[in-house]
This record gives sequence, C-alpha cells and structure tokens, in this order.
Amino acid sequence: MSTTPSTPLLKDELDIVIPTIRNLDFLEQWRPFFEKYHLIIVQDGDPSKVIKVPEGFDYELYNRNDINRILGPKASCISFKDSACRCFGYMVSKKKYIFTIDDDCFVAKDPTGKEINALQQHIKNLLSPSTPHFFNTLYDPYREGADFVRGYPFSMREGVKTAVSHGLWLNIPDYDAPTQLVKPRERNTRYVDSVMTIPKGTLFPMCGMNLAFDREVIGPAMYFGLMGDGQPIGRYDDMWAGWCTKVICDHLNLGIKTGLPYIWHSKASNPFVNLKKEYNGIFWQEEIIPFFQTATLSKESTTVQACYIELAKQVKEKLSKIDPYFTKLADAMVTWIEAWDELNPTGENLAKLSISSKK
Ligand SMILES: O=c1ccn([C@@H]2O[C@H](COP(=O)(O)OP(=O)(O)O[C@H]3O[C@@H](CO)[C@H](O)[C@H]3O)[C@@H](O)[C@H]2O)c(=O)[nH]1
Ligand SMILES: [Mn+2]
Repeated sequence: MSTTPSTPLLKDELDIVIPTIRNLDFLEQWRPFFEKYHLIIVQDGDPSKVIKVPEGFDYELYNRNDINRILGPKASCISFKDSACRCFGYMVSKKKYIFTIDDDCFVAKDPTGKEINALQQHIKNLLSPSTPHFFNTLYDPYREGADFVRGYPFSMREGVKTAVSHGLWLNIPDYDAPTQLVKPRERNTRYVDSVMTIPKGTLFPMCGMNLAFDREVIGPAMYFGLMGDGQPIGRYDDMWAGWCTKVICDHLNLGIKTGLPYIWHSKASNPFVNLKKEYNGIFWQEEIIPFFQTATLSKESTTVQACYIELAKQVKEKLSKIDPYFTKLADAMVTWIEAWDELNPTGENLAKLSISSKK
C-alpha cells in the first residue's frame, strides 16, 4: 500500500493562466487535471475575436479592451501581440498560486506510458523546500525515495521556501531561432526524471510555457517584460521575468526549481519570425546577463516590490546605454508594480495609497 502522502489539489488556491490567440480546444486533453481549477484566459490580439472555451471549465477571460479598462494608462506596461500579456493574469488573480501554460502544450507521457499530471508535480515542487545554498547530488532530497547525501550539512537541510517551479517540454524544445534554423527536426525525446534547485548566484533561462509560482511570495517579480507590438524585441519576456525573479529570490532567500514536470509541446513557432523578434535580444543579452550577475539589492529592500523598484532603477541607469528601450522597460517595470499594488492592496501599500491620496 503506497505510503506516499497525497499531493493537495489546492483547487481553491491556484489559478491557471493561459495567454491565447486561438480557441482553447487543447483544454479537452487537460480536462481530467484542470477541470477543478479556475482559469484566467488572457486573450491577445484582436479583442473582437471570440475565443471558444470548451464546456465545463470555470474561467474569466480578459481581452485588450478589458486590460485597458481595468488598468487605464497603466495598461501600457502589458504587452500586446505577444505571449507576455499573460502576466496580466497574474495581476488580476486573487489566489496564492499560479500555473501558466501555453495553448499548444498537451499532456505528456512518462517512460512507462503514464499520462503526466503536470499541475500535481508543480504543486509538489512548490510545497517542498528548495536547496539553493548547497547542491544535493541526489537531486531533490525531499522526493519520496531520495534524501540528502553524506556530507550535506545538517544545518542546511531545512532548505528555503520554493517560489518558482519551472517545468520542461517533450517534442518541440524551447530553442532560440538560430538553433531552430540549424536543427529544424530536432525533438526532445529525453525524459530526465529529476527536479533540481537552481543554485544561489546562478541565472537560468526561464520559459513561460510550463511554469508555476507562489504568487503571494514572488508574484510582483513575475513581470513578463515589454515585448511585441511597437517593441524592438520579442520572445525575451519570460527570460526577463526569470532573471529579475532569480536575483530577487537570491536576495530574499527563496528557491527556484527546474525539471519535472514535462508537457508535450506540439507546435514549433516560425523560426524566421522568431529570428526577427529575438534579433536584438541575442546581442543585448551579452550585456544584460553580466548586469544581472552583478546586480545587488540593498538590505533595506525586504519586499518583492521594493526589490523590483530598486532593480528597475538599476536597469534604467546601467542598461539604457545599450538602447533607449531599457529606459522604457524600466519605466514599465515601475508601472507594473504600481498597477500590481493598486489591484492587490495589502496593509503596507494601503497605508502608502492613503498617504498619497491625502497629498
Ligand atoms: O502574439 C501572440 C502569440 C502567441 N500567443 C500565445 O502565447 C503562447 C505561446 O505561443 P506559441 O506557442 O505560438 O509560441 P512559442 O514560440 O512556442 O512560445 C514560447 O516562446 C515564448 C515566447 O515568449 C513563450 O513564452 C514560449 O511559450 C500560446 O498560448 C499563444 O496562444 C499570444 O498570446 N500572443
Ligand atoms: Mn508553442
């Protein structure tokens, strides 16, 4: 008889956020795993298009008109005609956890042929600690049938709170355009049965395709940077969020895990279109990465919002020399936090709001 403790459903504490430009038939395959959850659908592109959602799902849907109505001028920080728009869903959610998935991602099978409940694995990842300060060579020590290995300091075995769970993809890998062009037929067939904590001080390329996070702990850092219509860059929205989030997680002693669960990524987007979107990013990231690698946050920054605002100031000071886009991005980062706090008033920022309204 299995003694493995069952994973809580968290059905009333988790929203599923889906950015989309198409009908959501893909949900049929996820129905057994998703039907109990509330969906937040962020419709991108033409707001007059009707997005069909299969019967039986509980959802709220926001198109561009809704985003403009709700945020007013602050809607300028939400990308248009890019999957980065998904972060609006994080902002309007009222739940503790978020899982975001693309509409061309389906249920994958593990090597035994069993369908993978990606959401359940993300919840497992988020509910168990991370180990960013000392690498466990047997990977996730909190997993059934594993543990800390010899030489792992007992004083560090409690781990830290997990803020982000980064899942992977079978079939179409999340490659950049140059790699896609060179290896058009490459498919990811390797199922690696592992979850690892990304060590403190190490950045990683966060993909928004199959991603979950603790919204109460790290939500304000999950701004998917300004991309798409009118912007000189695309397909770096999730990367930007991941780099900001990792610097802030390291500062606030929070963990990020990557590995299981896998989803089945069914469609490769057009590599030529992607090359146009990524072009600047491929050059700029050679300067962006050293910026994040050397970014430091002050000890006075003890909340995600404070860290994020401090980071935005550094982006404006240190990256604007690359391109004026970074001044716009830094301003959008501040607007995002203002919008987040407006939609998610807490004790602290309520006090600030009341002070500013008395001026
Ligand atoms: O203008 C758009 C285009 C697409 N979407 C929705 O976003 C996701 C991802 O779209 P798609 O699967 O077509 O693109 P990919 O290249 O596979 O996406 C990966 O690259 C990253 C781009 O930033 C993204 O995070 C990865 O998932 C789908 O749900 C589309 O419907 C959109 O909203 N607006
Ligand atoms: Mn895709």
